[in-house]
Amino acid sequence: MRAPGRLAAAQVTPVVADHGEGPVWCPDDGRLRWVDLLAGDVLALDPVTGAVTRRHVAGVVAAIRPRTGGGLVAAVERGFALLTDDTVTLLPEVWSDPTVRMNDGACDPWGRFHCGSMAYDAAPGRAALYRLDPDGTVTTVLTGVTVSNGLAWTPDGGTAYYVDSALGRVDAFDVDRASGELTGRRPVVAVPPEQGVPDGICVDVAGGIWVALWDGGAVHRYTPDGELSVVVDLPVRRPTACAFGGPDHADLYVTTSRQGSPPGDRSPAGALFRARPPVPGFAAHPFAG
Ligand SMILES: O=C1O[C@@H](CO)[C@H](O)[C@H]1O
Repeated sequence: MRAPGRLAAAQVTPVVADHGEGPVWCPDDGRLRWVDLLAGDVLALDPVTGAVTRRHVAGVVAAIRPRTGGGLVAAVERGFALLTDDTVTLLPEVWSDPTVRMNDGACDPWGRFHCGSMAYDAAPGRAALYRLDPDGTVTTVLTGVTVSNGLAWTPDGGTAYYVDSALGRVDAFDVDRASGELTGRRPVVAVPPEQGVPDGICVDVAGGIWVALWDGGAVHRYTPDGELSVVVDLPVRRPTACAFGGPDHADLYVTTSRQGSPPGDRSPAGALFRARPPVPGFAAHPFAG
């Protein structure tokens, strides 16, 4: 096995989030957006000026994606919301148990927003993966999940990668292009515990799988065969998610968390970072509703 290539990620914002998550490039206005999850805020970076803006959306906002008609779809604490530039429309709650919240999510190539949950104490098996269809229908896709996390589709849409962080791996599903159904779950990447916990993920144009490693201080790129090919080093312990951005989708943005940082911590945990990988990505699929 060849030694992996190594990249360093550069800090591109001050420490602006307690728990940064869910980065996504928004081509409509050329901003990289992400969330400060437990603050319920959506952050936006203008990469040209470096300016960061903040918008409060709800008590918790866990994931966002652009909508094809403009605005954003969001996963809030126990369900979904539709955002325009100045309105927030909460959809009916998917569950009522206050000990469980939404976590990471992404849209499939057909515009369906998938987002999973986790118990606030990460208790095993109490979470699920949901799908919000453009018509507002919510479907439970997986149950018995612990920390529903990264989700991404291959460039041809035929395979979906999924992370339940508690399993310490990245799984693959076959995708039925007509219905979007996910079947044939199998592990494709195993992350040794000493390297961290798999968190958010994204895929590049060559089908490489980029995995943010919570407590690992790095993002790893794996080939579709599960071989480690690139390591992106971060100066903080808890990266949470990664996404390609920029007009050419050639920058890899990495969100980070201050959760677990000691009082008075002066590290840049909670800032947004960026690296320039050898392989570019592609636009995140928007929500068709
Ligand atoms: O994405 C996430 O991962 C966990 C830590 O494993 C964190 O609380 C959640 O937002």
